Amino acid sequence: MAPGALLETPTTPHTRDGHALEETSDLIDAVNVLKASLKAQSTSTPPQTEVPQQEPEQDIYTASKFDSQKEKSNFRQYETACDRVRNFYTEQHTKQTYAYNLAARASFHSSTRAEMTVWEAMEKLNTLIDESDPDTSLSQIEHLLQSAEAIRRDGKPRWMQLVGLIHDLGKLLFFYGAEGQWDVVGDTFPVGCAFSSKIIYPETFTANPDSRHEVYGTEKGVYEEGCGLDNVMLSWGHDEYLYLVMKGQSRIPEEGLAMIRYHSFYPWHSAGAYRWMMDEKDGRMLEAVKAFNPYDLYSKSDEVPRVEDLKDYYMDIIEEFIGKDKKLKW
Ligand SMILES: O[C@H]1[C@H](O)[C@@H](O)[C@H](O)[C@@H](O)[C@H]1O
Ligand SMILES: [Fe+2]
Repeated sequence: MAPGALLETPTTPHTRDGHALEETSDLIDAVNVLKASLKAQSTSTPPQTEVPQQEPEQDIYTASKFDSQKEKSNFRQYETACDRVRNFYTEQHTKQTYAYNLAARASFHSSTRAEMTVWEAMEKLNTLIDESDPDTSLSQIEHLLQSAEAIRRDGKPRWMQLVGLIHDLGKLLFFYGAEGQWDVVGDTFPVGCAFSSKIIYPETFTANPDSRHEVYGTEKGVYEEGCGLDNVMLSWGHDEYLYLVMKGQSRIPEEGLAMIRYHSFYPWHSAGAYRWMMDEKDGRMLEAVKAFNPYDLYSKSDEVPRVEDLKDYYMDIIEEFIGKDKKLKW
């Protein structure tokens, strides 16, 4: 389905099937947050003057321009990546089982780990260096600002700039009882069905007991054709965690939530695997996730932004879609 133009306004729900229970609860959450924020707006001060953008506002699907001079083949070179990266994926692919994923979700829902503002979360995350990433050794706050700034430079909507700014904040999981980095960072993939050969280092799944399981080891496993990604369990990590945090506590539209939830699902959004799982909504979400991907990946070679210069600009956007100094439940 061709993507429609999407500017600042969150979209309304499209068709849903009877299975998409989670989607329904997402929509209820979104409506509640919207109501709360409309109430807040009626009593708050008028919006501040905006910093001028370089490009007139573009819809999210307009091709990225910031990366036009970059050599794309320099990124995601896993065959020549250092041992740190290969070792990371060997461990992740061995340990991300269906059983582990059920337990991780139960543990997530059993408590609130912290109450912090978005900016506090960015500062807390700053000490983590992602072992899975062959393309950057920068701190996370720098990577987040690089992504957001590239989106801003290309004139994309403010909510998408916010998604750039926060998309990896789920890596905070590392500080909240993760077993290592293997259940926090890296590309994601479905569990409960066969591991695709389009996942990086596919041979490392032979050590995962699910690859020999009588159900999880079959092509479709516990899923049905067209079941929809809302009904699929993706390997637990920072994408799913941040999605769960943001879906009820922000006014980010569903395309933005999908960018957060699926940005590491490279086997799907970039390699074309697992398309049989998709439903109608996923077709639209795929276009949004693809539109976001260059800003995450190719901004890694951009100049390192100065946090202090940008803080006021982004605090304003956080206020708009999340709330002023709002302590989120993490
Ligand atoms: O190594 C990276 C990193 O962990 C990113 O945060 C994730 O989104 C990518 O999928 C992955 O390749
Ligand atoms: Fe990420």
